[in-house]
Amino acid sequence: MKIQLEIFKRKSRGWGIRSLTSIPSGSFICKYIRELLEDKEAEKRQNDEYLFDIGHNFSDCSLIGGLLTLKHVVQLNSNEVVEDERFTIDAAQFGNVGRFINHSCSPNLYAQNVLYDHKDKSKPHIMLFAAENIPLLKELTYHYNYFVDQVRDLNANIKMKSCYCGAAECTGRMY
Ligand SMILES: C[S@@+](CC[C@H](N)C(=O)[O-])C[C@H]1O[C@@H](n2cnc3c(N)ncnc32)[C@H](O)[C@@H]1O
Repeated sequence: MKIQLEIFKRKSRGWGIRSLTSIPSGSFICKYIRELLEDKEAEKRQNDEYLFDIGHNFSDCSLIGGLLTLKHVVQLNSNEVVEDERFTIDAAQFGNVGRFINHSCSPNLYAQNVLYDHKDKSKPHIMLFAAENIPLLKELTYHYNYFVDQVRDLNANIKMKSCYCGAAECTGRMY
């Protein structure tokens, strides 16, 4: 990490991250790290606030331009059958600064799967990069890629969460 970041708090969405310098488009911001879980294990977690579903985007070129291709959310649907091994990162207990980056409907960062120290495509590193030139002290955000009315609890009830990102494009719901 090369960019000096600051953690700050807003009433509407809790802790967030901003930069103490301006950030050129394409700059590496930080990794989203911590506990690596199989999806089945992640679905049992009570606290889904810090889950990042790695997904299956191995050869998805749309990642660079597509902020919507990486799923942040784990769909807590007990009826869903997951055939293959998928992984989720849980930063609820431990993590780095990445765990404090909030969601926005008009984000200025994007998440990218990166392989550099092993070749296992099911366990890439998740790295966040600037999607545009970002002025100093502007909050850093990425799109969590939740789908409205598609996030469910263990009883298959639809979960809802309001979005307070404040963007003109805001849909009002994170999920
Ligand atoms: C990965 S954490 C981000 C850091 C968090 N704000 C904190 O205080 O620790 C994700 C949680 O932050 C809150 N959050 C993030 N973006 C939000 C938004 N646009 N509107 C409302 N809440 C948001 C939600 O509670 C969400 O589950």
